[in-house]
Amino acid sequence: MSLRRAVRLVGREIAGRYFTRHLASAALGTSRTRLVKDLTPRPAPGLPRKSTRKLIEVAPRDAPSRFSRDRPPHSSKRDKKLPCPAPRQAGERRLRRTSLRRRDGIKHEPKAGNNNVQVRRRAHPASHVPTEFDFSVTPEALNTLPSAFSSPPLSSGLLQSVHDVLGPNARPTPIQSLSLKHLFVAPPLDSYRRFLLASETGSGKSLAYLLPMLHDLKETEHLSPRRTGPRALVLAPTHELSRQLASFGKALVHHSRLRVQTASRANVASARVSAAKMSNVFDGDDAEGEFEVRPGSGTSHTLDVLVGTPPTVLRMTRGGRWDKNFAKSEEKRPKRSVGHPEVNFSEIEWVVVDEADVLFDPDFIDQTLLILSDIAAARGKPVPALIRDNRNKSRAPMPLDYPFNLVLSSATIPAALAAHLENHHPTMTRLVSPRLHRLPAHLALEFSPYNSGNRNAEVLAKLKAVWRDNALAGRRRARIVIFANTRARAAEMGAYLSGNGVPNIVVTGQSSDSRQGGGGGLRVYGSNKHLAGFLKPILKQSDSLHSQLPSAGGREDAGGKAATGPGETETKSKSSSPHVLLSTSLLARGLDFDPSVSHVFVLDPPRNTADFLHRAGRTARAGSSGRVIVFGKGAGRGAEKLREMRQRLAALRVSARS
Ligand SMILES: Nc1ncnc2c1ncn2[C@@H]1O[C@H](COP(=O)(O)OP(=O)(O)OP(=O)(O)O)[C@@H](O)[C@H]1O
Repeated sequence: MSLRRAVRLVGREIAGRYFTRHLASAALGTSRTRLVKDLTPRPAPGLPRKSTRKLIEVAPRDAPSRFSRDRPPHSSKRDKKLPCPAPRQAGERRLRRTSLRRRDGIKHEPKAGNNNVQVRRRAHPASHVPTEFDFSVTPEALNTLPSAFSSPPLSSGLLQSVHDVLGPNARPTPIQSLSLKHLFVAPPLDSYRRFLLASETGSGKSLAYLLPMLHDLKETEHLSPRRTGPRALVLAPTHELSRQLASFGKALVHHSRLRVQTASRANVASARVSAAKMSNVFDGDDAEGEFEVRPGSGTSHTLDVLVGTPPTVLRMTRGGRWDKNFAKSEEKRPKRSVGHPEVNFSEIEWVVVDEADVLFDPDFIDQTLLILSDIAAARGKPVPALIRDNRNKSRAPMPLDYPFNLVLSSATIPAALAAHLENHHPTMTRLVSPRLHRLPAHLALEFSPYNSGNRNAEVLAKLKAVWRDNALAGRRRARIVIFANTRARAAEMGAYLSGNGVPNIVVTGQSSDSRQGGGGGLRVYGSNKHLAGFLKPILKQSDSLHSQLPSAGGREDAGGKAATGPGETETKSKSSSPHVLLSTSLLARGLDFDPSVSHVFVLDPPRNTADFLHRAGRTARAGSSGRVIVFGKGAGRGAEKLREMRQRLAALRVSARS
């Protein structure tokens, strides 16, 4: 072989590998998501260097990472000395903060024709707390982290609901302790809460943001007796998650008489709802019922909390086909005449962005920023939506001072989200759990290389092995969630399992594809019934009372709820429903799966670590145990993917960071 030919061959090989590893993955959108290692904010423009240190609090690492019912989370090693600076003088900080706010010169002007927008001077019971920036973790500060759900700070109604839902002995998880400490503190006049809640999957972030929000809404309810729209908005990336969050919220307001509702359809011709159904929905009989906006119905004013995906919320606020005319720049705002705005956002006081890393990623960020900007405008204090900056990737630092409380929640903080916060929310406080970017403590990780050409058969064999082990151990049959990288792969695997006598449900973004698994799992709108058996049911008060009765063979789960124990008979319909659910990343986000989902199969090495953390996190939730099995090519070309993934995932298993 001539030297020239040899060089050409080597060159081709290198180029080929480069293409396979980098270009192909970039083309398919599989490039790695870089997760940040440190959430400490950099000094922000306009704020002195030292002040940013106060914008982060990490729960002490001796806080138990598992859910504890009997032991207070921070009972041990309280006097451990941590190398943290002493807090600064409280009065000094508060003064500076207040003067900064005044210097910006922006006033809250009520919008013309809207008498309900007003700047309130609230007398909050906790307003004597010295400062909102006192977040340094000193030994003294450890003692200040609440170790129980108590009233105060919770209202008695909310406390009762927490006990109904989690059991009487539930103790706050680290992220909830941080929330109890910080989010219940009223901010100074004319300023708002800005928080990032960052903690691993299944660690109770939903409760960490719902409790302070619901508490505040209840406390200030009397200030707006005649409302024209919801007072809080929770954004989530999928309808399934929105519905589950709304159901959870409803359970929490059982004693507080607030109205929480989800919206998955709005301003569409078929979204008609009868008065009877609407009253059912509002009265909570139909926990999954959707709030469907009928043009001209004018019903949104009865809501307190609206939960929805960004596209739905935009349809509600901007009208049906708002996006048809959507211009890509701020100057050319869409004409509102394309539909009828159905929801008035002028009274929104709280916005929660759940799964913030998704809602601030390139697919969603324009919509998310548009909603935040619309709310700010409706409240009489316009804030730019930054659409153009975002498209051009010229993200000049520019603080976005929204006139409402803003809470972001996520189990993974990619560098892009961290950069967005640095640039646009320099004063946002990061509350971080010690196990952020780690796998749940009780999650076992297994790698299963494909050894033959028949991958489906190998997955089926593994599945049967899991159930065989269950039977030998006298346990009930595990529910298994299988994640594929593509819709086609999920459908193909589902069809194979059906053909081999394993009923299953395939749920992908394309609802028309969803029946392909043969299990009848259609992604239905308006209900999470297609996921029945897989999602954790929310216990109502009557259920939880029942659960406290002694039951033979039953056991209590970590939250104090009764869970079906070994040998206990499930209801006929439940046991006969499929035990296998196949999906893509669609269902990997935020959904609270039942503890019976003890296994997650990942059919191909995940595209990035963040994706893996979310998929794996559908099991081993709330301190329960689970196992994730990652499949991948065992030998030959492409086998290095699994090896690489193995090394990367090993890092996620190390114990909580020091
Ligand atoms: N203090 C607690 N004690 C016991 N169980 C709890 C507690 N807080 C929350 N849970 C339960 O833990 C489960 C997981 O909570 P949640 O869905 O809020 O987690 P998450 O952190 O939002 O997870 P993800 O990142 O996957 O969205 C829920 O079933 C919830 O009821």
